[in-house]
Amino acid sequence: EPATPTDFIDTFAKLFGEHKGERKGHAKGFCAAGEFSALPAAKQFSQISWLTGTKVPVTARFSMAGGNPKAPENSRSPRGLALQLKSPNGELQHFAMLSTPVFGAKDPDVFLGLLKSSLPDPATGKPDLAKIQAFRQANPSTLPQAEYLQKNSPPWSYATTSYFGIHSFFLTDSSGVEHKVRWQFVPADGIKGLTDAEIKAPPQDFLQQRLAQRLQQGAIRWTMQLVLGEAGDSETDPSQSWPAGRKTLDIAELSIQSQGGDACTGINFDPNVLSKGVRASTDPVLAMRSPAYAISFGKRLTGQ
Ligand code: HEM
Repeated sequence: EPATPTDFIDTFAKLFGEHKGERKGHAKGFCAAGEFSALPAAKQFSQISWLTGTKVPVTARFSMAGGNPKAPENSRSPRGLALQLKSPNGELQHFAMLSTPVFGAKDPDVFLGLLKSSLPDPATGKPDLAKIQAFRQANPSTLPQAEYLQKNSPPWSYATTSYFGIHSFFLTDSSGVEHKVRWQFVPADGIKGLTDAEIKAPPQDFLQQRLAQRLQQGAIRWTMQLVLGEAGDSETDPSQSWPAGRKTLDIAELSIQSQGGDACTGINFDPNVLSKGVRASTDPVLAMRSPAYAISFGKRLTGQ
């Protein structure tokens, strides 16, 4: 039986507990706002409304991966950044990205299998580490993200990490030619992780407070980079990174100016909301996200 969107929602509930009215993924997080502006290299993509040069308002949300609304912020899990850009012509563009360059499975079936292998063992009430290990060994596409999370300590702040789009997309340039790309947002504040002592410290909440403090010194900026794919770079497998050294364009700048409030609560950050000139690849994980987010959105808006 292939994995369905409902399977994910049901499995998240078993893994993280039922949290009525909350997002079933990335439950813990907060809204932010800012703007998005194109850099000179964006000229070659002048058909894309948010790359034409006018500043575009952004509604954002920073989050912890997983369905736990109280997720400890020293955990070795991905962080999320979701953005909604609203172009002057009314078009929307969504980004819903992670702080890891790759995803934890090559397709929805393997991702569901990984989640299921992590469910508590009925006998002990605890996850069976040997079972998870066996699943990972049998499904090597689950390894690269786990290795990345092991080698890179969790972000010290939401401002000190990159965020990666992970999936492949196609962008149409000004002459109508499509380019296979992946995108990433690189922080102007530099990369800074928690120290080992901070990782071992008791679970804490510090990410929203650190962001608020940092915003007192002014806007926080990221450079949006387009990584240009070459023949043979996977279009469909989000667990695989592209080879290092691919040509990269600094295409735009994201500036986050404020945080808090609830402007992001009514947004479903479905990553397949794309403006004209942007096309999704056939990555099956990307395709699965729309129906899963829609179920979560409907549930959380109705107190389920
Ligand atoms: C089959 C794979 C996946 C499933 C089933 C899934 C499921 C979900 C669900 C149910 C939500 C909550 C949506 C809502 O209530 O608004 C969510 C949020 C999110 N997901 Fe995924 N996800 C998947 C893959 C990914 C991938 C590959 C990425 C990054 C490239 C990602 C990044 C995010 C982010 C950043 C959010 C938070 C959005 C917000 O702040 O509202 N997810 N996910």
